[in-house]
Amino acid sequence: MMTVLVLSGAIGAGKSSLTGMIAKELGTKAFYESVDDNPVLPLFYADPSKYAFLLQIYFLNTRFHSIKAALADDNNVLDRSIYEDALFFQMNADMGRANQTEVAIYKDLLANMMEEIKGMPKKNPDLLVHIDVSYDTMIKRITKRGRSYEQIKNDPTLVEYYQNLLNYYGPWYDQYDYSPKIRIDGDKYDFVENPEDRQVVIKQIKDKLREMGKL
Ligand SMILES: Nc1ncnc2c1ncn2[C@@H]1O[C@H](COP(=O)(O)OP(=O)(O)OP(=O)(O)O)[C@@H](O)[C@H]1O
Ligand SMILES: Nc1nc(=O)c2ncn([C@H]3C[C@H](O)[C@@H](CO)O3)c2[nH]1
Repeated sequence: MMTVLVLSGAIGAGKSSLTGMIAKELGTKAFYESVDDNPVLPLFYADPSKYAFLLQIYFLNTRFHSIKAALADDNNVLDRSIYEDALFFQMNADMGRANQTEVAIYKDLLANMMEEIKGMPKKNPDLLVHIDVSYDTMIKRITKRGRSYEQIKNDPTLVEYYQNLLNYYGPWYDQYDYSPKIRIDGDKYDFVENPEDRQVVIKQIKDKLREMGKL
């Protein structure tokens, strides 16, 4: 049976890390968001108003490639959902980093792509695994990972950006209804450093899949 899992959560929540762990545990293939090879991301952090639209187009395009590739395999896990792309863009637009024409074009393109996805053999993931983190945890993880353009010590305006992002994620998760969903407490479980915590989190996900008849 083909099973598709999709991760969601704020920057540094631990999506990529947990994606790898789930893939290993379930013997599935992992698909990662383009970050270190993303030519627009550093430009965006340096000048958000200039690059918000281009970055969004870049992510949408790469996300679409991943979704198509993921569908060619039987079982897989993706480290971010396409449903979060609209969240990021809406927030940046609300912050004045995109003009009305850009907003309209982006929304139309996204809707067009969602139509394509609806026509695919598997139009929704089987399960959304959402990692919840507080602001403090988010900052700790961003600092630990150390991508220079994401550091608040280099750019204090990111404090507001990150707080804002968490404010958008709460209602986004509550309203998400494309598939069953499960919330992982990213503050409580140090699933990267602590093997016991990792087992607890993996068990939560497996129990959910079992309850759904997918395992
Ligand atoms: N639960 C955790 N406990 C301890 N460290 C963690 C945990 N989750 C993630 N980390 C660490 O935090 C950093 C960010 O994690 P990761 O890259 O998995 O986040 P992400 O959600 O994929 O981020 P992004 O959205 O920016 O791609 C990494 O250094 C990782 O090792
Ligand atoms: N503006 C914007 N829109 C997106 O759709 C989007 N998706 C991811 N990101 C940023 C967050 C991390 O820095 C980094 C890794 O997730 O990329 C985005 N930024």
